[in-house]
Amino acid sequence: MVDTNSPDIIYTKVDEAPELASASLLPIIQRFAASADITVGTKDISLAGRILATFPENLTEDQRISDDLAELGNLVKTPGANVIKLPNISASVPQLVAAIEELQSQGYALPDYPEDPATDAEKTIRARYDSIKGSAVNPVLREGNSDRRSARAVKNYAQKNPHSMGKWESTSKTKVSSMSDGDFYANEVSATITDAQAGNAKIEFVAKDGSITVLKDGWALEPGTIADATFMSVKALDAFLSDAIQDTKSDGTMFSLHLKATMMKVSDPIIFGHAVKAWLAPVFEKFGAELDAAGVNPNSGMGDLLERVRDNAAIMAEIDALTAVRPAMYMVDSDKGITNLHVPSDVIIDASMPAVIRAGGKGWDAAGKKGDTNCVIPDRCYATVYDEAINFFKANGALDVATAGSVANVGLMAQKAEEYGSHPTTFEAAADGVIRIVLANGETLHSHNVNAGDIWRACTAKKAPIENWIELALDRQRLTGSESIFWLDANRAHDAELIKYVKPALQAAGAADKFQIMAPREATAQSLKTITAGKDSIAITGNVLRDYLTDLFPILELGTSAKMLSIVKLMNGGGLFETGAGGSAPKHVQQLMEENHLRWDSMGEFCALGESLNFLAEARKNARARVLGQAAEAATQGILDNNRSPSRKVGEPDNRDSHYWFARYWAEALATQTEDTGLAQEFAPVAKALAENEAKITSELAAVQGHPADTGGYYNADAAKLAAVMRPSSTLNDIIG
Ligand SMILES: NC(=O)C1=CN([C@@H]2O[C@H](COP(=O)(O)OP(=O)(O)OC[C@H]3O[C@@H](n4cnc5c(N)ncnc54)[C@H](OP(=O)(O)O)[C@@H]3O)[C@@H](O)[C@H]2O)C=CC1
Ligand SMILES: O=C(O)CCC(=O)C(=O)O
Ligand SMILES: [Mg+2]
Repeated sequence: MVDTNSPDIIYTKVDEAPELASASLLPIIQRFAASADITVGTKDISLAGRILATFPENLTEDQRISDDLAELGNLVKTPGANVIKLPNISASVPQLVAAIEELQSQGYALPDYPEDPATDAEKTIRARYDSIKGSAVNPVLREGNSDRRSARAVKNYAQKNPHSMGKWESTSKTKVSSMSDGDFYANEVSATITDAQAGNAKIEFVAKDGSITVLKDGWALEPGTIADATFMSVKALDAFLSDAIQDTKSDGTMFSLHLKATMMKVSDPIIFGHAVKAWLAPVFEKFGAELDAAGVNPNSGMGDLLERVRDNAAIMAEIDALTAVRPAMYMVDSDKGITNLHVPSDVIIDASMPAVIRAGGKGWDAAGKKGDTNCVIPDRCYATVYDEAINFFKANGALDVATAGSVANVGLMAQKAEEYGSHPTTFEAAADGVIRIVLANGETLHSHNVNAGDIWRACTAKKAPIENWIELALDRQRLTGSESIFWLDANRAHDAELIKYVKPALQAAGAADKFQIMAPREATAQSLKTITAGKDSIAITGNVLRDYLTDLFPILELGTSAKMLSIVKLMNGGGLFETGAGGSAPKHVQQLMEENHLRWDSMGEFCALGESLNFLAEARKNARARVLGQAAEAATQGILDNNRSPSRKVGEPDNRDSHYWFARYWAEALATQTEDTGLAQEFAPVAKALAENEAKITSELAAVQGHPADTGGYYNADAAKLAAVMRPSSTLNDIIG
């Protein structure tokens, strides 16, 4: 059913660079859509918005905002959903704390984030804040599986205008290091829930004395759900990390840790904390009590630790002495002294590993010097992808962007499939004992002996999403005829259960010969071989590889994942159009604030807009949406053909210029189409005015660059200030109206 009061299209309000871009682009979209009687509304899923919506009782009447994420979560389950979803912050604790502080300074009486909740009231506040932490938006909105690929025009453009690629030497010492035992990969068990086993399960901790603590109750497991459990032994992890640091030292490379602390929000910050402790082991041994007293939590990173101990000369001296003998450290920002271990949200494996690989296996050390790096990825479930890619490029040299084919992705993610660690079924064992899943019928499904501190996680993938994912793979294979590979490891418990779904479904569709099933390492080698030969491949993967591969391949093939088409066909009939496959690019905000240049590329938004309008045309038989959508596609092509994407450097055209060009090409396409004369007549003068005022508009846009910009807030910008920064051309604004 279509809710006639709801806007035709929802455009999400997010954070950081994409939100800055929206301040310029959205008014253009709304103006063009209005001419076709199409409404484009917004819903606030920003970190600041989600914080405010969580604590209404702390706010004044007019400070309160609606819980837009919850509303959107309901909308995406309806056939009428048509949502353009921009990337939002998945906050680490330091980011969450910074956002709370900013909002407090703006007059919102929010409670502090309780670092060490003692009272019940504090525990409640902490739990409410923790629900906002990490990847808290995507799993709610993704009521469908994902279809991510580069649009043909975008791929053609990249081949004709290859981006720079680092050179790969066969002698490169860059490598991936992973645990050999005791990791999630080693300990995984998995089963598919039968009718007799379905119902509300429990996760329990059984202590050595037999006492039972219920970690999670009422965990609904439906028949056909694949449910797994596994754990990482922290004893094995600590030994591995300590060896990896020594090994890096003997190799003479840089130490770098690659995790996904935002999506795997429970497990990975803990692993990150172990790495901080391993790196600073002698400091923790000597000054454990002082560090405790200073409130140091290694999971928050070295940045927070240094902040807390900077006035303690003895500790600082110990850290300095240690740094002198440690191997070089891979830096996030050498100029600013931001190390790999500073903040858990700074090194996000899906973006960080492709960056190393694209650079020819290079990272940057504290002195800003390029060098080979030991890429430490403790768990082996997916580390093999990067290991194999590195081996491949060492043997074959860097990918030739001008001739390489493309790897598209069909990703299983609907209904929180494979949401490892980003859901309330991941636990740090409080003591030695057993963690087990007890089913509704009393049967124990999985059980692990754990030691204190071990990281135990359970996760599910439901039947309907799995079947839908296989259907989507069949569709994409049929439409493209491309090589199609299910990236599943028959030796891994979870994947083995998935294979039990995949094989019969392919047989039933008469398509078994069109698909291969390969473990991630073999699939990586095969796909790289295929694209090196100029052909295309479809990677059909679970949720984590969906995330990793849709940065890895686009960053190699297109130079960025920002230009990806990212379609989520919602299972109940609606459409969710994600913009690009990358993140909210904090670096870009910094550049805007310092020199008023925004290098964010809105190609992802342009592609998503075209798809969303075309979907509206189909779903609601809206002819004008089709005209608008086709014209938006022509405008996107215009941006590519004429090189109108933003430049990275101040003083050159930026994001705002690209929006001017998008509006102009869009208006021109509308003015010259013949399907809808009303729209053609309306846009002819707009197109003319935009063309005639080109010099004036571009000089008005150029004039503001080179000075600091003030948007009134990092997490919660002031709308008027933001509009002033992002819409500085009064000539353009007048034409847009
Ligand atoms: N769908 C979502 O909601 C997603 C959210 N995130 C969140 O985003 C935040 C930052 O994540 P991070 O991993 O650093 O990833 P980002 O994608 O934000 O940053 C990595 C780099 O990618 C490039 N980049 C990304 N998007 C664009 C764009 N549109 N135009 C030009 N360049 C772009 C930039 O590189 P350069 O400037 O060097 O070219 C950028 O510095 C985190 O909070 C993370 O959780 C991350 C991924 C997806
Ligand atoms: O939800 C997140 O935190 C990140 C999602 C992401 O990186 C992706 O979907 O590609
Ligand atoms: Mg990603």
